[in-house]
Amino acid sequence: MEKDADGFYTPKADDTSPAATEEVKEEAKPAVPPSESASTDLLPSTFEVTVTLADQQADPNSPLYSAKSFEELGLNPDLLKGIYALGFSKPSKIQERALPLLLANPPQNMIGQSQSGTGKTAAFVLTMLSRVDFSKNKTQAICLAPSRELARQIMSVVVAMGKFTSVQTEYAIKDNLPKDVTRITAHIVVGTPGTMTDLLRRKVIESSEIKVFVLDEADNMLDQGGLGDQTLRVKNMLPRNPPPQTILFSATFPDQVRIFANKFAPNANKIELQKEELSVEGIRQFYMDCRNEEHKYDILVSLYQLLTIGQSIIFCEHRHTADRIAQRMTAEGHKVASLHGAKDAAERDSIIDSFREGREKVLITTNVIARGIDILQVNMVVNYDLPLMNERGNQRSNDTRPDVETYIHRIGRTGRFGRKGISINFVHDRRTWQQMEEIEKVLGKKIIRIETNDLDEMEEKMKKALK
Ligand SMILES: Nc1ncnc2c1ncn2[C@@H]1O[C@H](COP(=O)(O)OP(=O)(O)OP(=O)(O)O)[C@@H](O)[C@H]1O
Repeated sequence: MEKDADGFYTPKADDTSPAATEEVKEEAKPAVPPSESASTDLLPSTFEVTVTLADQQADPNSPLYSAKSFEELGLNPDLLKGIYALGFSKPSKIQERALPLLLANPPQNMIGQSQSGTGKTAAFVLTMLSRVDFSKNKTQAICLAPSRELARQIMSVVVAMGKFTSVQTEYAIKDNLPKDVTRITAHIVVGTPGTMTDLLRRKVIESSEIKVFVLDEADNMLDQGGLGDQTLRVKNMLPRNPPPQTILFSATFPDQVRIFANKFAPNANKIELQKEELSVEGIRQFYMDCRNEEHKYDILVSLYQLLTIGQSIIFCEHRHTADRIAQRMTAEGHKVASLHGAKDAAERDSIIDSFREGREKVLITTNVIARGIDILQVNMVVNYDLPLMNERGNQRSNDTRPDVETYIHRIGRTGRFGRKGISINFVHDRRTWQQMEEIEKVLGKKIIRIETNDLDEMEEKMKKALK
């Protein structure tokens, strides 16, 4: 798999063989040479045992497990070629379970849940590509995501998987189309709800032939008071008789959203996770006990070496915090970037692309990229500020409860598809302590303390967690 100029994955034309031997090295010997490890996204390691992706996919308890092959899932040969060109050899559990239901006729709605980084995108992208009639120049599938960064990433998967088809695609994201555009005929349109609403309302996208409607990060897209209203507006502009197949995917579906999701996608096939299954095994969760806000900054700076072993994402509550930290660190000679929703579209695209390509190693950001973003080299996530419910549009502004769903998504930016990753929470007072304890309780998983004053121990623990 290669990255194109935008830093997105593009299949190699001549590489259609399944990458059956792709390995996620847990404990391997000898160390993988850097060039090799870079090309396969493996973690270099010096330990004894090798745990391969194939092993994980053979373990029935793993979310990557599957008993079947892609051939058995009834996909068309052009799409199979696309899948193999991407280096996928076997489906993951969610792909194996969801695809036969998604592709069956008559089409049925789906509410699908699976842990972060387990391959939900391929499941809905393959459904969109399977249902499009390429001989018709009409929009037939639309997909909504909560951020332009995620919409662009999903599009890169549509293009890569559809490489051997004649699929035409278009974005519905801000500042991407000429203002006077009058007609979009692309088969598949991927975007954010505001721009999608605008294009449908102005009939730039003609909705009569739309037969698949996907919400990625569906719980976020249906969050009432947040994106939910706009998403509903889009739905109301889609055909009613018959309505499109509606597909909702996320790693999290809090109870109150699930009720709405059932109305939004009636009679859906459902794939659900139990609460104790939500966290990803490969992500080791730590915390650091900081003295105060300023100490958080000092600790972050002292972590810089570790943050740049692979790539890391630092999550802050506010845009201004992200900018301030980035400015200070830059002034002190560190190389970091900041990304948030107040930046303009072109700048956002160039920052995320640069991070994807590995030109930046540390990205300081807000919840804007908490969900969906898939960058395999990210092996560390720092919750500089813990996520709180009041960051969600629909919550009381003085609500200081932790936002456990956002926490799950944030830490899920690492540990993708069987890889190892680390998350570190900064706690600095009684309130943040209690918030972290609540996260621990909900996830049923211990978050381990790392001393802030012993850099060697810190490094040791972290390196061990990544092996
Ligand atoms: N069958 C497969 N074999 C190998 N790699 C796969 C397979 N399916 C998906 N992947 C890879 O796994 C990574 C994670 O997939 P994806 O982004 O779809 O996860 P997700 O479940 O949507 O996660 P999130 O909940 O964070 O959005 C991607 O890099 C993708 O290319």
